[in-house]
Amino acid sequence: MSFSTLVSDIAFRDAPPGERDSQISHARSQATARSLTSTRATSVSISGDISSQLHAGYSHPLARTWQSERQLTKEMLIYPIFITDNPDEETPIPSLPNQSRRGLNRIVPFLAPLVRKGLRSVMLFGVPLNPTAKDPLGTAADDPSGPVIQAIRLLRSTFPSLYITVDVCLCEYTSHGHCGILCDDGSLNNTQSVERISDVAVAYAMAGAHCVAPSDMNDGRIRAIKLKLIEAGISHQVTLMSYAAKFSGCLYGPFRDAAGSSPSFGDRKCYQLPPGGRGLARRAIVRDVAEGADIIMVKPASTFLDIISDAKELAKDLPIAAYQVSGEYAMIHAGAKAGVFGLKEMAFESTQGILRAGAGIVISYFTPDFLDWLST
Ligand SMILES: NCc1[nH]cc(CCC(=O)O)c1CC(=O)O
Ligand SMILES: [Zn+2]
Ligand SMILES: [Zn+2]
Repeated sequence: MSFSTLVSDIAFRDAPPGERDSQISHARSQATARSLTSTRATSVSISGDISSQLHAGYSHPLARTWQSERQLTKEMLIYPIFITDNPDEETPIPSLPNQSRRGLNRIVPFLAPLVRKGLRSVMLFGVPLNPTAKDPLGTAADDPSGPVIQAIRLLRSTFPSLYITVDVCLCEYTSHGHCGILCDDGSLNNTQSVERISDVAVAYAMAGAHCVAPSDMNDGRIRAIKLKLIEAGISHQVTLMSYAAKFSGCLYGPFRDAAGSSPSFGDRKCYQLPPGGRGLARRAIVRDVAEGADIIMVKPASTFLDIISDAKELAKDLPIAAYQVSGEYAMIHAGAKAGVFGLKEMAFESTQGILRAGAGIVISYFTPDFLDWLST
């Protein structure tokens, strides 16, 4: 007698109504111990390969959750937000659905309900709208009265449980829109840029940031920031998250709309990694660990899952973060709007890939949605 002929409806009598259909569709391989013993199994011996019977591990919804090494939790999420120098402003960003730029007076009312729902961390991006705020050196980046330093102080005092991560870069503040200080030929002056970026990082840390995350990609910035944090006596209280493997490409468009940070000439290919450059990314990860990074980040996320897995292998004792960038977020929204998939289903499926690859921290514009979805 073959194994499948043992299957009878008896095996599914206990299933809740909603689960019966999916269980019955798997009936051919689902003969359970209960049906074997409670019906006609006594005289039957099973032959065949026991190791090929996999469905037992996932026929029940709870058993399916046990198959993932990591499940998304609220603690894993960092929410990127844009803060302008216009205190009362609240402007939706057309290319980034449901996201807005906000002034200082708008962020506490916006974040309060999210904190109540379990928001644990934000990543701040400063967006100076006042044109006089931009110059070749990005002077406004660490202006003590500028939006980022003001926001750090405000959020620290308003939300004691909120972990404040701050993106550190000059592109939002430079007149040319590049991520550092330039040489006469338009290339990045690495020495001057690292000097400036590390000063800005320390200013954010001194203002109360729990974590500084340099995204500029100048060589040697991690070491320079770590040394200055030590010098300032705050290295034991400030996490240094390196955008170690940040790739150039076409997925940052909506962010540049939001932050007004498109380069005024050229592009960022000379300082962001080429998308095919797996070896370069591996070298950057190893280097940044050696320079003192506390967290390694990979960005974008879903098109670089192999790099996330490389980071997990190369920096195995550090937390690995993945930035699901603006273009990935906008793409999922566009797909859902076009009826290709459900927004929630795709948001979870995409994040599951990121976690499976090895990340334990996800920086995502879906954070407010996930706080709702993870509560129900
Ligand atoms: N240094 C700027 C910066 N910091 C984070 C992002 C991208 C974030 C996103 O697309 O969501 C960018 C854009 C860029 O490098 O051009
Ligand atoms: Zn930049
Ligand atoms: Zn940046």
